[in-house]
Amino acid sequence: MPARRPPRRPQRPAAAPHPAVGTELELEVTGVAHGGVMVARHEGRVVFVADAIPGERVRARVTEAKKSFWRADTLEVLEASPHRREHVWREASVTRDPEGRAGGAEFGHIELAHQRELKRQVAVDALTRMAHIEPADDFTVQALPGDDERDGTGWRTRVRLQASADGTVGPFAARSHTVIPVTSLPLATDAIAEIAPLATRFGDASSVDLVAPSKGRALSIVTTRDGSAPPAQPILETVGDREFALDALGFWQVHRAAAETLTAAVQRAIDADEFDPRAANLDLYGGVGLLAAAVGDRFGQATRITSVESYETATDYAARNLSDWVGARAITARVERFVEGLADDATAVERGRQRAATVVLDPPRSGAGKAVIDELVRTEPAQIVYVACDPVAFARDAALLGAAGYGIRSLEAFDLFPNTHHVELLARLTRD
Ligand SMILES: C[S@@+](CC[C@H](N)C(=O)[O-])C[C@H]1O[C@@H](n2cnc3c(N)ncnc32)[C@H](O)[C@@H]1O
Repeated sequence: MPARRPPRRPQRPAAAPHPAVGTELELEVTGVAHGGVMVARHEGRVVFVADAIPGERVRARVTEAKKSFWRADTLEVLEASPHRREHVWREASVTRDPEGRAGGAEFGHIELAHQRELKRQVAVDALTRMAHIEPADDFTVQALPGDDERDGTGWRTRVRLQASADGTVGPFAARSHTVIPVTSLPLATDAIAEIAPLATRFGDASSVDLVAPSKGRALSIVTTRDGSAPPAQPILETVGDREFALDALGFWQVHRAAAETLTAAVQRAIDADEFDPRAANLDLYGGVGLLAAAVGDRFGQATRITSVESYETATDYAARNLSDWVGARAITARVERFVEGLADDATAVERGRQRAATVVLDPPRSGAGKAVIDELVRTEPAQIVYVACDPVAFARDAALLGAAGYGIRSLEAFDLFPNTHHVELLARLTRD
C-alpha cells in the first residue's frame, strides 16, 4: 500500500510589512549604539539610524519596524555634524542609494578621532550598564601605528570579495547580501589593492579571498560554487623576530599592525608577580598560537602553556609555532568541552597548578559565554587576560566574571578596525 502523505498544512500568507517600513522621517540623532548605528527617537520609539552621526538632523527611510525599535537608513543629511567628512570609500557614500552602498566601512564618513570617541562611548556604556564597571577617566581607544597618517585606510591584510550570480565580485552592501561592484578597496593594504580583481568576472566563484601576509607575496584564493574547499596554502606571518606559519584562509589578526599590538598588550597586561611558568597556563581560542607565544616570549623557555583551538589545521600550525617551548602544547578542542569538569576532574597537584594559572582568552565575536566562564572560574586561575573583539559580549562575560569575584585590574582599547564600528578591548582580571 502506498504510504499516505500527511495532509498539507495551509500555507501561512507572508506577513505584510509593517506600514512604517519605507516611510521617511526627519530625525534628531542623539547618540551612538552598538553595531555601527546611531540612536534617534520618533514619537518616543528608538530608531537606529545608519550613516548618521550624533548631533545631526537627517532625513531617513525606515527599513525595519519592530515593536520596541525601528531601523532606518540616512537618505539626506539636513544638519551635518562638524565631525562629518567625505566617506573614505566613494562606493559607501551617503550620497548613494542605501541599497547600493558598499558595506564594511560604516564609520568611514566620520573623522577618525571622533570614530574612536564613539567606540569609547559604546565600550563605556556596555561596561557600566551590563557589568557595573566604570572605566577610568583616561580610558581611550588607541590608534595603531600608521593609521592617523593614512586616515584609517590601507590596513586590511584580509579581504573577502563576494561573487554575484553573473560573476561580478565586490563587497556585500551594508545591510544585505547584494554584491556591490567597486573600483577600489581603500581599507585594504597596498599589496591587496594591487592584486584585487575588481574588474574580473568569475563564472563559478562564490567568493574570492585576498590575503597579504607580512612575508611573501599577496594571494588571491577562489572558492567555487560547488562548495569544494580551495587547496591549503601555507603562508608566513612575522611578529617582531618571530615567524608564524598558518593556512592562508586560517584566522590571523586582520590589521597589518594588530598581531604586534596585541602581543605587546598581552605581555604588558600580565602581572609578573601573579605569573607562574610551571602553572597550568592556558591560551583559549588560541588560533595558531600568537598569544601563547606572547606569553612564552615574555616569561621564557620554561613557560608551560596549553593553547586550545577548535580548528584542527590551526592547532597543527600552533604546535609548530610553539615548538620553542618544551612546556607548550596545542590541542584541538572546543573550549566549552575542554573546560568542562576541568576543576572537578583534577588531582590535588593539578588543582594547585590551575589556581596558579594565567589564562589568556580571545573568543570570537559572540564571547566566551556562561558555560565557559562558569567552568573557568571553578578552576580559580590567578589572573585572566581577556582579549575581546566585541565590547557587548565582553561586558556580558565581565559581568559573569564579576559575579564570581573577578574584577578588572587593567583595561585597554585598540582601534584595530578603523573606519568600521569594531573595537578591541584587552582586560586583566583577578579575584577581589
Ligand atoms: C579571535 S580568534 C583568536 C585567535 C588567536 N588568539 C589569535 O590572536 O590569533 C578566535 C579563534 O577561536 C577559534 N574558535 C572559535 N570558536 C571556538 C570554540 N568554541 N572553541 C575553540 N576555538 C574556537 C577560531 O577558530 C579562532 O581561531
